[in-house]
Amino acid sequence: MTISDSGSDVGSVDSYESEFSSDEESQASEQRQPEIPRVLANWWLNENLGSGYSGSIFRATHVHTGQVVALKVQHVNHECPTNRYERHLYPLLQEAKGMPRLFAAGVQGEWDYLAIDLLGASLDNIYRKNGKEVLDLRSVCSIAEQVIDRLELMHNRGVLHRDIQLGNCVIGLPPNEKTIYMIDFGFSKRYIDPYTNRHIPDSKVKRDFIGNYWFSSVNVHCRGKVPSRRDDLEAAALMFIHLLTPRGLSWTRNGVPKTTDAHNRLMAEKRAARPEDLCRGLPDVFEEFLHYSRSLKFKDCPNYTRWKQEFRDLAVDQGYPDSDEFVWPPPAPVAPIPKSMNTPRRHTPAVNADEMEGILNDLGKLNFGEQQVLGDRTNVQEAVRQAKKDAQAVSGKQSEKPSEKDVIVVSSGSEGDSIPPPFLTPKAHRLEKLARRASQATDNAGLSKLVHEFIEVMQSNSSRTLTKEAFHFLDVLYKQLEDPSVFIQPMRTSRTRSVNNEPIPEKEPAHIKLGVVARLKREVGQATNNKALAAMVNDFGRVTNKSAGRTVTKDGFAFLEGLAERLTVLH
Ligand SMILES: Nc1ncnc2c1ncn2[C@@H]1O[C@H](COP(=O)(O)OP(=O)(O)OP(=O)(O)O)[C@@H](O)[C@H]1O
Repeated sequence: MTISDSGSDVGSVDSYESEFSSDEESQASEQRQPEIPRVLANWWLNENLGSGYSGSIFRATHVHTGQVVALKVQHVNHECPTNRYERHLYPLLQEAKGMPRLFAAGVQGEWDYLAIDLLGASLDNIYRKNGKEVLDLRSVCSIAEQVIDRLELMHNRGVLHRDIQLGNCVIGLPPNEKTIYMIDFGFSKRYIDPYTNRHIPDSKVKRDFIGNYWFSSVNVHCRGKVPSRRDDLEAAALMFIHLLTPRGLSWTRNGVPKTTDAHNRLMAEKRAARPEDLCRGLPDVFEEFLHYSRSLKFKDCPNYTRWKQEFRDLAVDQGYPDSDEFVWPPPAPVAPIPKSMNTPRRHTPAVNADEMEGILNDLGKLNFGEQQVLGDRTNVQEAVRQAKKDAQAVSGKQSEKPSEKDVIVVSSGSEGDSIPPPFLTPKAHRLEKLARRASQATDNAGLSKLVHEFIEVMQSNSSRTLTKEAFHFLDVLYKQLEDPSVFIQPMRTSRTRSVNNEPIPEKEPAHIKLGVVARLKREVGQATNNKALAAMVNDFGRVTNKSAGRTVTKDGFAFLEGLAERLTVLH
């Protein structure tokens, strides 16, 4: 599935970049190859673990020591001599979590071999064998956190992976089965020149593509740009979204393109797919991460810490443990979460046929008298019109116009303990309801009560992150305090979208946030009017938003308590 073509403008840095083309050619070249011997440089070859384009991987045992490894074997004359390149990259990636150890490498006779850690199943195997259309959200969050961490390690050591895909992420064997390893550095490349210590240059010349059809970034795959750190991140983002999309990303559904036309169609589809469409129904962080990776400039260093934290917070917000361990098969969540969380964007009904029949029977027994039942407040006007028409039809004459009071509205969730909609955690749901109530509050006493409730919700689980819904509450609060009649630019959504592809502003250092929040805590008790409180809410939201992790600190909660107190004093 991985392809590469010519066009290296940075060939001085270790990497494989030469031309090879169709599947038929590769099969023909494999058929011409002689048989791999049973013993290669003291390694006894056991079963074949997998075969890629350029070679085969065997479980192998050292004939003297009994050490068991994975032996990557490739013919020396193979047109795609990836082992030769991997041999130079592995030493750069040693002694690091999630990187296979290299035990031996060399050439014996016609065979080039690499002896590396024997590992477990690839994410591709896991995904296929899962038997479901998508992976669960918790698993994807831990995959995201670990893959971003592995990329950070590789990038910090001056290496790009350039072929991020499910088959190249594998779990370890016990006791390392919760760790995800990166493998296959055949297309990896040093982006920091070891001699000059400088980043490889960008190029305006359109290059041939190196990477894989499914996840390579739009810039690299469809526009022929030189890959850099941002492209590894974008490939990872696409991979995470793929895992949560029923039947995967749309351009992966027709299999590997066999013709140039099919490949062009695939590229057009990939290029046209907007992040908001790809991520519809998914938690925001996936779309934000994809946007972020695409907003980076060629030489930009990604903020890995921020994104690892975002995926961790998402998992914790869903009620999962505060850990990046990949546990397979996925255990039951530690806290009750809506069913939809475990099966994102699945279109199967949440109840079976028998349960549905029972529900319908019960509904049939409900007595609403002559009144009309609606699903949504927005339908009220239409219902009033319809009721009028019906009444006319029955009586044959103009009836009294029914008032809205004659219509029972089944609320779409503004009050009470309604069920959170898909992908809304109970916490997010409560925050949304709080924001709605805040927008309807008519006095400071009411707002004060809501701030107290906000604090309670924020402290209800171990995550103290200001999520999108929490920011929404602060926006509403700010608006009510500043000037209820004026439209206010939201604090968080104005941050998350990059306008005209401008990079999203970087985080502020922690000490700035701590200083501002400490000042707010001190000064909130002296605020003389609502406008002053509004400015404080704005400062609080702004610095928290710009801090890594966006967590509410102890001082932050003290400020909110002070705010609630002050509101009761300022009438
Ligand atoms: N260390 C390992 N332990 C166990 N299995 C492995 C290991 N390395 C690779 N494999 C298996 O072999 C498959 C092919 O490995 P790898 O991707 O390194 O080879 P490749 O020839 O470069 O493949 P491709 O052409 O598909 O990129 C992997 O998907 C995985 O299932």
